[in-house]
Amino acid sequence: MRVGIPKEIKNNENRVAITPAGVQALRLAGHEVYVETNAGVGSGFVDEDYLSVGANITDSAKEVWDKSDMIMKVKEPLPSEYQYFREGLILFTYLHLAPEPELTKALVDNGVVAIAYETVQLDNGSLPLLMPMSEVAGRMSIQIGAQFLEKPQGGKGILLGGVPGVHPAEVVIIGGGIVGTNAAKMAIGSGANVTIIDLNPDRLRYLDDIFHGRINTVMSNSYNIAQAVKKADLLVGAVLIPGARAPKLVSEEMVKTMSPGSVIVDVAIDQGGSIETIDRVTTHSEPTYVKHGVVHYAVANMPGAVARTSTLALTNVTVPYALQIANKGYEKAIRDNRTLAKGVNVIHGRITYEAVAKALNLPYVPLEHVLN
Ligand SMILES: NC(=O)C1=CN([C@@H]2O[C@H](COP(=O)(O)OP(=O)(O)OC[C@H]3O[C@@H](n4cnc5c(N)ncnc54)[C@H](O)[C@@H]3O)[C@@H](O)[C@H]2O)C=CC1
Ligand SMILES: CC(=O)C(=O)O
Repeated sequence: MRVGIPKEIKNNENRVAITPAGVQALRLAGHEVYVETNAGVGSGFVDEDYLSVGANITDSAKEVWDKSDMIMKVKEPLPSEYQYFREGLILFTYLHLAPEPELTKALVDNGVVAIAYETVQLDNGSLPLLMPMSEVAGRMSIQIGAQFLEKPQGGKGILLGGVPGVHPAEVVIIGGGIVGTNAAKMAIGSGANVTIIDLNPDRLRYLDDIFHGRINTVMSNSYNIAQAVKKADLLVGAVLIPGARAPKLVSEEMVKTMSPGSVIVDVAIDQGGSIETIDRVTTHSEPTYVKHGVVHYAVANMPGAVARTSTLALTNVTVPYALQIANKGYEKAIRDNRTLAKGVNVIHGRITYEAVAKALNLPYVPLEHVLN
């Protein structure tokens, strides 16, 4: 198979979908790899690194897309890339389609086989291709929050851990999954008071165990969320219902109760965001805006800022699946592996991921019906 790696074009997206080690693995399995020139530079990989393991370096994005049977990316294609879509092209990347009607339409209309990293799901419910980036974003959410709590950055001027004789900050995390757990680790390490809110009592039990009582665990309901939000200096949005639009758990009224200079980091923005006052996606170039006196941060590609770490972590998990697709072809690969099959969001002009179809109010067709 011919596998293409375009350079990412989203704002400050410095990750790349493959490392030289990944190219080598594909080449050893007999595949051709086309890498757009400078695609790896933001992650510390130069063209020569890819050439030395047998990649073809290509000058134009168009050539990479046109020559390849499968495109591997990091972020969802942007409108300027929709022109490259064609019948039967395999697209393996983060897609987050629930808040993206235009992208979904372009994939459906052009017959692209769109396999989304974020919905590849093991039988135990975990999301192996989302997990490493959630680890990164969860850890980053606290360092970003700490930075924007500083007075010159628009914050209220408090240190997360306080100092002896002065209260630490209140950090409230809604969603105790991978992002939430990693945020909690960092927040506890900084000395903050940490509250995690989740819907799943078993998850709360687990978090209480692993953090040895150093966090407050709270059941998710609007009463408890309102109480916690009011006292939060730093609020982290970290909920997920796989494939679906994020539920809006924090209302505008709740945000108004936060004290001026508090900070919200809505990591769940890639699924549409979980805070009502987050009405736009922000970028690494302009990461925040202020509403009701509260600093709002809603960058949908947070790991792009720590691209070296993120590229290595992401490709550790994506390349084994890419190899299955390349070795067997997409149809056999998804028939043989139901974990990978869960990643198929659009195929042969149909939406085959129910939560995506529901979020966009479009018809859903089970994958089995499309393949038979
Ligand atoms: N902005 C960015 O750059 C990045 C965003 N993300 C996003 O962060 C979000 C969280 O991802 P993960 O932690 O990996 O998901 P996860 O599935 O590990 O955790 C989600 C948690 O939310 C909880 N939850 C669901 N509904 C809830 C509710 N109503 N109230 C409270 N908790 C609820 C679930 O029980 C689960 O524990 C996703 O949208 C993911 O795509 C991840 C990486 C980077
Ligand atoms: C998961 C995701 O949206 C990201 O890593 O950018």
